[in-house]
Amino acid sequence: MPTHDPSQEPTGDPVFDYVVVGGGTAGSVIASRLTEDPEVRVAVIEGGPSDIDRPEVLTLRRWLGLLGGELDYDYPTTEQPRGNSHIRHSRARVLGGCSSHNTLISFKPLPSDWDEWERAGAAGWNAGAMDPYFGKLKNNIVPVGEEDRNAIARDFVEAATAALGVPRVEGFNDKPFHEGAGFFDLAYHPETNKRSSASVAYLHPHIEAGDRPNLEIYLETWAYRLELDGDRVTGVRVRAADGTERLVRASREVLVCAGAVDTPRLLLHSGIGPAEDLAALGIEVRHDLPGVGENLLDHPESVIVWETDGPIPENSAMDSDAGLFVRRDPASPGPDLMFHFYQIPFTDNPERLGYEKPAHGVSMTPNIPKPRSRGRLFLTSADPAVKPALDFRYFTDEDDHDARTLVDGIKLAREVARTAPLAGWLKREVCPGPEITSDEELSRYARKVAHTVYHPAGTCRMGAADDALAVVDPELRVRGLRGVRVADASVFPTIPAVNPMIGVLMVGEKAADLIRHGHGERGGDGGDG
Ligand SMILES: Cc1cc2nc3c(=O)[nH]c(=O)nc-3n(C[C@H](O)[C@H](O)[C@H](O)COP(=O)(O)OP(=O)(O)OC[C@H]3O[C@@H](n4cnc5c(N)ncnc54)[C@H](O)[C@@H]3O)c2cc1C
Repeated sequence: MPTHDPSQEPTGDPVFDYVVVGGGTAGSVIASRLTEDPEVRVAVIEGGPSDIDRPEVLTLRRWLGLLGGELDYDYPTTEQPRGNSHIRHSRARVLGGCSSHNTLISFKPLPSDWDEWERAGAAGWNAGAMDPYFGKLKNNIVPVGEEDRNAIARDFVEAATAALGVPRVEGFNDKPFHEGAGFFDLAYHPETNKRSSASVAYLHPHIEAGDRPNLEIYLETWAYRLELDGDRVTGVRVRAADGTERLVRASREVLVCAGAVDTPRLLLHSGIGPAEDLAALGIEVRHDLPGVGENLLDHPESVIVWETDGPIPENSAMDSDAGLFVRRDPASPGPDLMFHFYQIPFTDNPERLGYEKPAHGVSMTPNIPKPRSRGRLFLTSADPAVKPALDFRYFTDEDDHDARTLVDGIKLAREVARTAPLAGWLKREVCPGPEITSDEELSRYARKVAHTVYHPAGTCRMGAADDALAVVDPELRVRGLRGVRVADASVFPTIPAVNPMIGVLMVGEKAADLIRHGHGERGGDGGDG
């Protein structure tokens, strides 16, 4: 990739057609697609380093070792009176974003998930319109390899189908499903356990071949403010690792892809957000947009852990290779309870309540596919270096749907554990422990040890013109401004019932289409509106 020559510009500021903020999951897709046209020049501003030649990043099974480390922005949550106040939200600081440190479980969102978006005001994002984008993805999405299929995970799948009467699923993406147990599809290369992250699939081939002279990636560079000229975003103020500051200009559009935490954070620090909140912090209000930071969504889950009768085999793709979906309510358009099966004892949170970690063990994690609690992200300081506050308001939904889902989950997990062939492996239930049986006790335990599977979304949600809290329109343009779109997990109006990464990649693919069409139709200004 070339080094741009700033001297070409009268101001000395580098100028590109598009500036992408965040070389993460969606940002990698967009940068790669836009630079397919050699005439289009794109800059990517990425806060982290490259993932190339970093085995600790590129080896999928080492994912857990990255959390909380130097490549993690590591966001705390505010106090959660009904949940676990100790949850930390990992967000990757490296090329490829969270697809470079996540578990790469790959679910095409269900048709009901996309159709829900359309009903929420995201015109053009229904299942029929979105389906082709799955076929465009460049990631190597494959079932967990045979060699990686651990004997205890196979027995979990068999026990789950026998205990709960759900089908065994081989290929969750082959057709829409309501329930089932099976091994996941993952975005990885089974023969080497190498990630097929957004950066590996979309950027590395071009970085290695040197065939995209029109793409420049600024690494270890932090975007701290969008540059506005009236109602038009004209560039991004950035700071390099050595402290040097500069303005990177966009002649067409700035595409904000910093993720569900850092995208609203950047907008708010740029004066784009709820006017009263910004003014109270002393941030100059450039554009009153009340929805920025609202609608904070996540997939919380709880955990039930068993000690096994001795060690279990070592082989695995990433230690959570299989799962289970259940539909308790037949009227639900999709699954309403999900479980990851971990072939490790996942006791980080229970240990805080005094539970011990067994030397050998497994975990089932009941997860809420469609949580009803809604949270909020907000700033507590005008200083861009101060992390934003994340108040997920876990388990605060009025009808207690979210907590009840976890209670049902623990009960169903126990049924699976009692069933052969899984039962033959298990010595005892470690937590919550067989003495915890009433709904009240189970709910309290489940909420206090709840963790996140790191799916924050929705904080700049897409919506219709009459939706006062929509931040972007269905073409992903920030409402009321020109020259700026958002494309990442923050635009999700609602959270898919399944793990969201494939949905984010598909947002990236569709965004690239919208940007290209917008540019063609508007003669060089795709950001109007
Ligand atoms: C530990 C973990 C496990 C997960 N497991 C799965 C899974 O198995 N399956 C699944 O479907 N989903 C999973 N997820 C969720 C999924 O990875 C995310 O939803 C998705 O990757 C988010 O993509 P994004 O483009 O919105 O943001 P990101 O991928 O986070 O990209 C944002 C990028 O912007 C950069 N950035 C942020 N702010 C700035 C700034 N101001 N200036 C410059 N750069 C900036 C960041 O460094 C990052 O590279 C997991 C997430 C985590 C953290």
